[in-house]
Amino acid sequence: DALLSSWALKSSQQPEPVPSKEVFVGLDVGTQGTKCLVYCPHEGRVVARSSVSYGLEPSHVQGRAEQKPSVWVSAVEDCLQSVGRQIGGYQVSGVGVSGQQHGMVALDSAGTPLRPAKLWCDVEAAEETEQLQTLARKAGYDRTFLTPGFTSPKILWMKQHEPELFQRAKWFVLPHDYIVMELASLQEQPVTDAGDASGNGFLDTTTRVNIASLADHIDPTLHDKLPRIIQPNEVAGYLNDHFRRLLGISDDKPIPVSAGSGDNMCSALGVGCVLPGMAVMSLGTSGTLFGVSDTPAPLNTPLAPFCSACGQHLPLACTMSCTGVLTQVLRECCPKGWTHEDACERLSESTSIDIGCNGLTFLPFLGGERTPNWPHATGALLGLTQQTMTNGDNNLLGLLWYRACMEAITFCLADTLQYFPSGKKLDKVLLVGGGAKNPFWRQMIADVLQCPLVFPVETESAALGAAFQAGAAATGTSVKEYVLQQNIEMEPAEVKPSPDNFKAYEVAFERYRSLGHKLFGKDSKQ
Ligand SMILES: Nc1ncnc2c1ncn2[C@@H]1O[C@H](COP(=O)(O)OP(=O)(O)O)[C@@H](O)[C@H]1O
Ligand SMILES: O=P(O)(O)OC[C@H](O)CO
Repeated sequence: DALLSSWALKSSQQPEPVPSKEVFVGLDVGTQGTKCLVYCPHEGRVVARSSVSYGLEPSHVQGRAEQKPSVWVSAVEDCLQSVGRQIGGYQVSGVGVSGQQHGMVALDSAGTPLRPAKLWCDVEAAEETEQLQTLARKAGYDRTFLTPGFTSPKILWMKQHEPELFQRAKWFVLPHDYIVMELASLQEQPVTDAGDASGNGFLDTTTRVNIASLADHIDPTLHDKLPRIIQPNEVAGYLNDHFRRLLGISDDKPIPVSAGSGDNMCSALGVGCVLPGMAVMSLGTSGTLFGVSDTPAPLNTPLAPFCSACGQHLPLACTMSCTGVLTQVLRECCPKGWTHEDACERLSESTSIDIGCNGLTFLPFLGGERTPNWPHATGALLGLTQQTMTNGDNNLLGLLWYRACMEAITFCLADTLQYFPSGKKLDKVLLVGGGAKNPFWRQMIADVLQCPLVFPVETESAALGAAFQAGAAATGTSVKEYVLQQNIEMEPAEVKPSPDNFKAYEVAFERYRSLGHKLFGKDSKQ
């Protein structure tokens, strides 16, 4: 009896089942890995996360960078399955996708990739870029901005180098478009958004429509093979059974998949950069520096005149040589097994390596560079001396090289500041991306830019931005309003610049700049 009454008491005290909480899944399909998080707007926090890393193997052809779209799909499957196991009690109400920009994904009529995607960092189409830029100028499209990383030169390259495959292509989509197609079975009607589309090379970024005659220059059928551009908070389609199963969804409530966008656009949403005045630097495989603006980027600068993912503009500088190169230098030049943290710990403790790497300058353009527009550039190392080679410390050269690479990546990005309307003086920079976790690099960037750095608590800003977009689409809110309603937390401590270090960096910066221009600038004899 006592047992029974205690059981009766317990069962009457059972809490009412909690109504399941709405959550939004954000995916970021990056160059070296896919990241996924689940955001709960009611709790104002990320409640689950997962990631799959796949790296990017250097190609045996200089300037080529390709990846199979199936690698992204299987990473997305693994990520969704993993977060699905973590979110019991929550109700998935939308999915958003962020993706590496510019990649050319050529699909046949069944939506199957015809070849590996040519990525944003593939510069094989340098010649085609010049052809298209000349055509655009002649046709009076003076806002057309192209680099070999953009999609349109890659499509022309495919037509010229792989004509039979080109003829079989039914669609040319971007990496995030392809994932949205897969998630929502949109093989018959792919869609994109103006943010990612502004990296295709066809978009008029003021009217947000593709310029048909530019596509016609490549092929008269091409314009109809580009995905339809939908609004930032529009629903692209609904999650299909395969991905619902992976997420562990058992009811039959439709789950909207939003338009998605390029990773830089989504990253801006994820850090709350939806109003002019905020500068964001991202240290991913690419390095980027951007801010939101109500007007398009100024003409004739290396700033890409992108659209944002919420109806504004996103002038952006992108460098190709960032964490990918740093990781290669770590792997090839430092002792086996070292992590970025190991290298930086030793650099912090080292008394034999100064700012400026004891005179060693490294140009990190292993696969060419986009800003400056030097697609044929290569890596270069200058300043090796007897002391660098014979210090008696086995790791000295590796460490010097690693630090010289980090300095060069930083200089390359800092050099683009001159093109932004704000000029070189910034009040604050928000740092995101894989490299932003690195305390040693944080201080270096603050010192070179001479401005304080702030850090969002959520480091996967692109995935978070994609989740925000999904929330806006599911609730019919404007993306900008939705983002402004979220509480985006920053780390309490800023990193402040040291004025003393600036002078030493300035000397190294100038050495880096003049070596680059001598070797690869307009007047160089490459
Ligand atoms: N502490 C660190 N210092 C420097 N780079 C780092 C650090 N941690 C991770 N990375 C690098 O960051 C990159 C991943 O960043 P991420 O922004 O996710 O890139 P992507 O989206 O291009 O795949 C990898 O190249 C990784 O080696
Ligand atoms: O892989 P990420 O994050 O460096 O993305 C590549 C960018 O989209 C290029 O602009």
